Amino acid sequence: MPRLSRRSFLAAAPLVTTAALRGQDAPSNKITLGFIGVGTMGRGHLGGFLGRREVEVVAVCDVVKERRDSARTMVETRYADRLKSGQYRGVRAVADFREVLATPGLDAVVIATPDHWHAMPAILAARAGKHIYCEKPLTQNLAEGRQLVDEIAKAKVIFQTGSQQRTEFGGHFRKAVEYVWNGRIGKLHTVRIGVGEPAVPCNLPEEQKPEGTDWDAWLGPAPERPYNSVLCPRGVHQGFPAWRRYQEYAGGQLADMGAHHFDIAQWAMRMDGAGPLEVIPPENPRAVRGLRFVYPNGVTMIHNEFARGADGMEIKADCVFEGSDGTILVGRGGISSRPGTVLERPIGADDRKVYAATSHHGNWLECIRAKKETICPAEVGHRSASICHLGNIGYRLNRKLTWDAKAERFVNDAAANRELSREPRAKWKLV
Ligand SMILES: NC(=O)C1=CN([C@@H]2O[C@H](COP(=O)(O)OP(=O)(O)OC[C@H]3O[C@@H](n4cnc5c(N)ncnc54)[C@H](OP(=O)(O)O)[C@@H]3O)[C@@H](O)[C@H]2O)C=CC1
Ligand SMILES: O=C1CO[C@H](CO)[C@@H](O)[C@@H]1O
Repeated sequence: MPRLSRRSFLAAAPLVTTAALRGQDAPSNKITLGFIGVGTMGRGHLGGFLGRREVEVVAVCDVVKERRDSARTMVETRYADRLKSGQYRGVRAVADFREVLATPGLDAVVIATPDHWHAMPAILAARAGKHIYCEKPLTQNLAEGRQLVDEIAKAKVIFQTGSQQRTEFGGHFRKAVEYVWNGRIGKLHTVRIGVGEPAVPCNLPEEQKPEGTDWDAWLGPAPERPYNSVLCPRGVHQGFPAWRRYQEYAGGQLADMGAHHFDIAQWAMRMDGAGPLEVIPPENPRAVRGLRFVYPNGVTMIHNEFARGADGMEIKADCVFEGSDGTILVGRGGISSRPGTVLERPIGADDRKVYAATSHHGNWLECIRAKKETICPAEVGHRSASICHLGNIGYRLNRKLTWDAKAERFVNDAAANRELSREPRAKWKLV
């Protein structure tokens, strides 16, 4: 499969606009953004980008009318002065993301649809030459992830995966990675990841579909089924909808938070762009924890099963790194170690450092302007999502699997390889 080297990628990446280089704040020089999916996370992104002077939001899109309208109001309220003065020409609020991509002068898109609707808009955006910020886990299945990565490389657009544990959350995860990289826990042998269960088939009953919701468009590439408000809540909702639990749309908690925590694990193991050799499910076929990924460097990563301390308590965190000389526990709330002395000595000038970026949105915008690769480009986002897909397949098939991370195929296992992709519904096969 075609892959660009880092050097050729940087040399070939297109400029966002020539105007963008002439001063970030002048109205004509802003990076223009379209938002695809303005549910809970999309609205969060919208609020964040509206607060940045170097961007201008020109389009919002959702399949639910109330959300489109609410997002349009957010934009118009924020840009009220500029609207009045004629500096801003207004925001398009549309139901079909292809209309966002067709917006004249659009530079980039933010995709925050449910997971089954990430790949196609991202691929079409890349083909249209738009830079992309796309939510995690990057895809609903592994094959569409590879297609997405190859399309991004071909289009040479700047891509950021929504894996903001690499930049934000107080820098705890960055610190953990640097400590592991610099041998502070000796030789790493085990990683334990504290995330919930794999995905299950959707069994929700039919409910009355609300006016103004395009349910068929919400389903998109996923199999046809009747409306249910757990999947697509009515109106402008708060909180994170539970489409996440169901394998038709997402990868369960294993993928929802796993996309974040496995991402940090692969980073710490220096396995960005790679993957495990073996996927070994737990012996109990009904177990929903304890699956193991065995890496070529001998490290074993274990899903949601933890060692116990002398006090009998689990030594538990979002990510636990166990080495020959100590253990680092890291989560969104902080970082700690056993023994405590592991973290006493700060990372020094001569130690190996992670990519320098402390704002996820900011890093993407900066990279668009500078033609640089982001902290979490498509290949990395895809490989982190792949761990989630492999874990779900392991639990579903319930037998040991051998994985060829280069070819992205299971070895001598046609049944397992069939799990790597799915055929989208014909009318929504857009790429
Ligand atoms: N990085 C992070 O920390 C976080 C990331 N996320 C990620 O963000 C993404 C969105 O999650 P969340 O906001 O909770 O989900 P929501 O269901 O709240 O939002 C998704 C929105 O996309 C809309 N949508 C669905 N299909 C389309 C389409 N074809 N075109 C345009 N809009 C569409 C949905 O419409 P409808 O109203 O019909 O559902 C909904 O409004 C997920 O991938 C999730 O994993 C979420 C939270 C935090
Ligand atoms: O970071 C996150 C916070 O929780 C959400 C709901 O589980 C996730 O989707 C998200 O990625």
